[in-house]
Amino acid sequence: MATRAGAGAVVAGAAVVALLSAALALYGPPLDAVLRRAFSLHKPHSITDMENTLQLVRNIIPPLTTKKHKGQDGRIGIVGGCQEYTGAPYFAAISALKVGADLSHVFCTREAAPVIKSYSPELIVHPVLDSPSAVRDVETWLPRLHALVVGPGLGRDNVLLENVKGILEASKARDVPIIIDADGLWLIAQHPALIHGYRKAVLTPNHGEFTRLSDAVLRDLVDGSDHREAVRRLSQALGNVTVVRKGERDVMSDGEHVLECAHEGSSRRCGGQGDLLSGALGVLVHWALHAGPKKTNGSSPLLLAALGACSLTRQCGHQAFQKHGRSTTTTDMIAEVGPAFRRLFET
Ligand SMILES: NC(=O)C1=CN([C@@H]2O[C@H](COP(=O)(O)OP(=O)(O)OC[C@H]3O[C@@H](n4cnc5c(N)ncnc54)[C@H](O)[C@@H]3O)[C@@H](O)[C@H]2O)[C@@H](O)CC1
Ligand SMILES: Nc1ncnc2c1ncn2[C@@H]1O[C@H](COP(=O)(O)OP(=O)(O)OP(=O)(O)O)[C@@H](O)[C@H]1O
Ligand SMILES: [Mg+2]
Repeated sequence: MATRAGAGAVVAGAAVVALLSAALALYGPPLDAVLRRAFSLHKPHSITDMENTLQLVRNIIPPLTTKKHKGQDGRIGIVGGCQEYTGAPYFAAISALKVGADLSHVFCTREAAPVIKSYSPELIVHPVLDSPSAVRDVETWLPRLHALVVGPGLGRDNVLLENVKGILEASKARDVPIIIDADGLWLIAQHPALIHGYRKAVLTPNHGEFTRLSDAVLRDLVDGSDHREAVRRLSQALGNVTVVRKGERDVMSDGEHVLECAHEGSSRRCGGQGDLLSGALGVLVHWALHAGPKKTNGSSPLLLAALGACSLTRQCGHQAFQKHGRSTTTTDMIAEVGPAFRRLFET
């Protein structure tokens, strides 16, 4: 028993050190005393200061107690799922639950619904997205949702995209936090005004999506090799919505501050990992906003949530790869969400 506990501590310690060794950088105008000291531009970061930042992520995680009712720790909605793509919304929705949300809803097309339901009895699936009353149908649920993830497996059908426009407007009017990924970003590249200036939005582009968005909203060319500056500029051009550029390093910015996550992940690039990230982010954004400025020490809740979701996704990839190697798929990563979360945030 003692040996197992000791081994656990070593593993946990190693995980913390790995996370602290991750290239975490935050620059821009001062956020608060701790972060000002920790991440001023060009200064080397001490382990202690990084630990302080990591602690801010840990601070937003709600305690598990017997005093809560179902739903309090998160009711997350995923908008996506069509004829071609049923896996993506499933990955996002199940990841939200595995991270700690209480309820996960999927708003998808009529024909995608039975498929998604058949993957999991744990998801609540609404076959409304291609209905003429789609906006009203989703709007009915908005007061009961803490965050909306828009885009995984949405596809690019014009009828669906028109409905999503209405859903975005309705969500903004209700101040619902919105994470936009995948084909949701396709829509934003065509209509950036849909999200411009909405401070409760996080965009999670992969390489291709980032290029498309930058081409759509930036007039001047940005040095492609300077990812930090490119992400900061895109965020600014979109009115300071938070942007998370996924890649070998995940770079995130709210137009002022820039954070970077190079936590060890895996070299498998199978589809669906971004969906895991977007679902996890839906929960963490809710937790971060709910935690309030005291817990986040005045720093951007959306950036802290993004850092948490990126670290967690990469840790899942790392653990899954250790077990499955080249055959690792997103399903294997989702099986690691619980242990990865414990190692990163509960040790
Ligand atoms: N099982 C599923 O149902 C899955 C569905 N997916 C959905 O598929 C749809 C299209 O998503 P895509 O991500 O393919 O978007 P795109 O259709 O915009 O394709 C992006 C393209 O960029 C390429 N690319 C990606 N990273 C790159 C890099 N670092 N350098 C150069 N090229 C790169 C990809 O190979 C792909 O061809 C979305 O709705 C998405 O949610 C994906 O989420 C994967 C899993
Ligand atoms: N080259 C890389 N090295 C390590 N991790 C990476 C690399 N590229 C992406 N990742 C990680 O994989 C996760 C998903 O990013 P990715 O770029 O694959 O998203 P995506 O293309 O949207 O995925 P999806 O297939 O779900 O649509 C992120 O957490 C990111 O950190
Ligand atoms: Mg994607």
